[in-house]
Amino acid sequence: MNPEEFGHQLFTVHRGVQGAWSHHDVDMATHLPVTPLPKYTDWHSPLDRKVLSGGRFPGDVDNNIVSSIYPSNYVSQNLLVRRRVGLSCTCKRNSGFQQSNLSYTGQLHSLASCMVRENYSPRNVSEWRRYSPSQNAPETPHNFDACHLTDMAVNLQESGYISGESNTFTRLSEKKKTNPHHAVLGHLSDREDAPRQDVHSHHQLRLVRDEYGLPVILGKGSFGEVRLASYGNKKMAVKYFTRQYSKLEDVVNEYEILQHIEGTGCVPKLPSLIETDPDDPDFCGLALGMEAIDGVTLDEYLWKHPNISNLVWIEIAMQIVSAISKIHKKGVLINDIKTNNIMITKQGNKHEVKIIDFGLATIDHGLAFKNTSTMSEFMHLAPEVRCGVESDQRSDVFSLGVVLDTILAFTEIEELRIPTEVCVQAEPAERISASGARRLLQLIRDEMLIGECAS
Ligand SMILES: Nc1ncnc2c1ncn2[C@@H]1O[C@H](COP(=O)(O)OP(=O)(O)OP(=O)(O)O)[C@@H](O)[C@H]1O
Repeated sequence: MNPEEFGHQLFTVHRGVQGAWSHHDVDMATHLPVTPLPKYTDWHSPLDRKVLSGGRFPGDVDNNIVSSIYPSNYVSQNLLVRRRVGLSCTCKRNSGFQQSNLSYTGQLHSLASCMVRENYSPRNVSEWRRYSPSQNAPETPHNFDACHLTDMAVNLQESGYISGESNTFTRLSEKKKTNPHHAVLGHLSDREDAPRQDVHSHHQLRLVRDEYGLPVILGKGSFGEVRLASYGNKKMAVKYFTRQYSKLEDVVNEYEILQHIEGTGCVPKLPSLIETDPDDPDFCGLALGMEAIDGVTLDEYLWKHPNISNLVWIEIAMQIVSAISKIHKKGVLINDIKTNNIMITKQGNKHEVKIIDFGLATIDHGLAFKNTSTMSEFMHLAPEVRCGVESDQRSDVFSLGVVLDTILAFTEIEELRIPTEVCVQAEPAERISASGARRLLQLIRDEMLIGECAS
């Protein structure tokens, strides 16, 4: 069919020779024919679909490309049935309708057009992106992107190719040019210091599952659960935050702190933010990805290995203290040091300590708990913090002392008593600093080494 038969109301050719132009030279038509797509419905027969809107992109090589928006049922892994809006780009070929490898521009044009006609907001577009066939069909060259689509819609509107009163669209790329994920992250896009890198979609992740098909859980805490996942060929831990107790800002805060202290080498590497399903009833819309530590918490390690040599325990204690000292030097307060938030990994005979969980951590200021009535049970926190006083490095040192005290209780290594006592002084001013405690433990370690050599 000669594309010009569609007439000027359908598209405009900017450049190129008549009959030999590509879709890059064409702007979208004002009104595209709505196509009933009967076969399409058959093709997806298990789902109850009704085409809301369909459109063609006449400039592509194949004139029978059709985009459509339809309501759909989405059946998730756990068999929950949810209602979604879906998008399809199909192509009528000899054998009937089939999913097409449309050009990216083609998809954007037809989608943007449909979008404006249906008056959908960018939020809806991100829904399409998530559940569009392009997510499920690896052969489709590009995934949709809310930012691009919205801008495309604005372009089409501004240049008069799409009529309609739609004022739903704001040009998202003007806010944040660098990272399209800001379109989805909403509140982050308004922040000048918003993270520009490391924001991934959960579609890029593969959760590692056990033999029953359930996600492998690395651990659970009061704020959520940590699952094992793979990202490309990398294994990673993903911390999902309970919607009830966490805000997106909390997740971003933990991410930013982890990123700030990543270089100390004593925390999980490669922190990243992962957009999760915004409609998930359990977890909030962002998760925190990071290196999966191949080890166990100090708590577990103490139960399992109380009998490893004293020297190894002193080495472990020294590493813990040294990690806290390094983190303090970066201006960060952890505010939640406890045996469950310290992990031990073992490679051969060598132990390595990693501090995890920066959910309560702060940079360059302390943290004051407002509701102190229930704080008495948090025995790992300094007494003044439990009374509502703002935390500082000395309160972290108190918690560090509680950790050393726990190791002492399990292992009965008398050499740990003095470092413990100088940390858990009731009066903050009388507590040693983390770097002071590190030097003390170093001396103890050196003395033990000399003793071992002599014997
Ligand atoms: N990077 C990691 N690699 C492996 N396991 C991890 C990692 N991060 C956390 N875990 C596991 O998940 C558990 C819970 O994680 P985390 O302490 O961060 O959660 P939380 O909800 O903040 O806990 P809390 O109740 O202590 O505040 C940890 O105790 C640990 O067993």
